[in-house]
Amino acid sequence: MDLIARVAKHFEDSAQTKLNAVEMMAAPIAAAIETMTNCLINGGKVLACGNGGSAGDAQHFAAELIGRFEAERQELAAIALTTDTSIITAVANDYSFSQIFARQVRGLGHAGDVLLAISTSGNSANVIEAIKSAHEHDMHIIALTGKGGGMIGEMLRDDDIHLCVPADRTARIQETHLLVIHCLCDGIDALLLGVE
Ligand SMILES: O=C(CO)[C@@H](O)[C@H](O)[C@H](O)[C@H](O)COP(=O)(O)O
Ligand SMILES: [Zn+2]
Repeated sequence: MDLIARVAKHFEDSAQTKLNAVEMMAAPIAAAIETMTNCLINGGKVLACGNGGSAGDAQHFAAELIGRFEAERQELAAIALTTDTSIITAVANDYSFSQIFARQVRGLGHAGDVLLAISTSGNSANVIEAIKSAHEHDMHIIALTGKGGGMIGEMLRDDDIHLCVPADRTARIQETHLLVIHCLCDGIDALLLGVE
């Protein structure tokens, strides 16, 4: 097996997936930056959730808002709903795994907060339940998906923002999600700090 060619193909496919996505995704990403920044300026917070690699993405995003991305600035309010193993095991054990994020959204979320819901398939039950809870609390939803958006794409409302990567392979979608997350962090900083 030619491992070098295999690795090179991953690099090429990843770059091509991102280039294919820019035209469709740039405008909704810009809208998501404005929604998140307005939420944070008004004292709101961003709750982020997802499974597996997307749980890592949720944590990555929260770390960059509470810590920093590239520029020095104040702390920004973001919580990953994927990190508290006591909450996750208790809710999964006592209720259902589908409720692990929804219950945290109901406990922590307020009107005007943002839910960053991450699912490459758009079909993870616990992310879907989190979106339902966020809708009940009049929160803004920013959904990061792929594969056409799945059930999440169908349940979003007109004022929600759908950032759907036009790709079908999970790895490629996740790689593009990370690029989107960095665009969100950069855009929030640019609006808050007035950078060109
Ligand atoms: O990172 C990967 C695959 O690259 C996996 O951990 C992946 O995130 C998991 O299978 C998730 O459960 C997939 O969930 P979703 O993206 O379809 O919502
Ligand atoms: Zn992965």
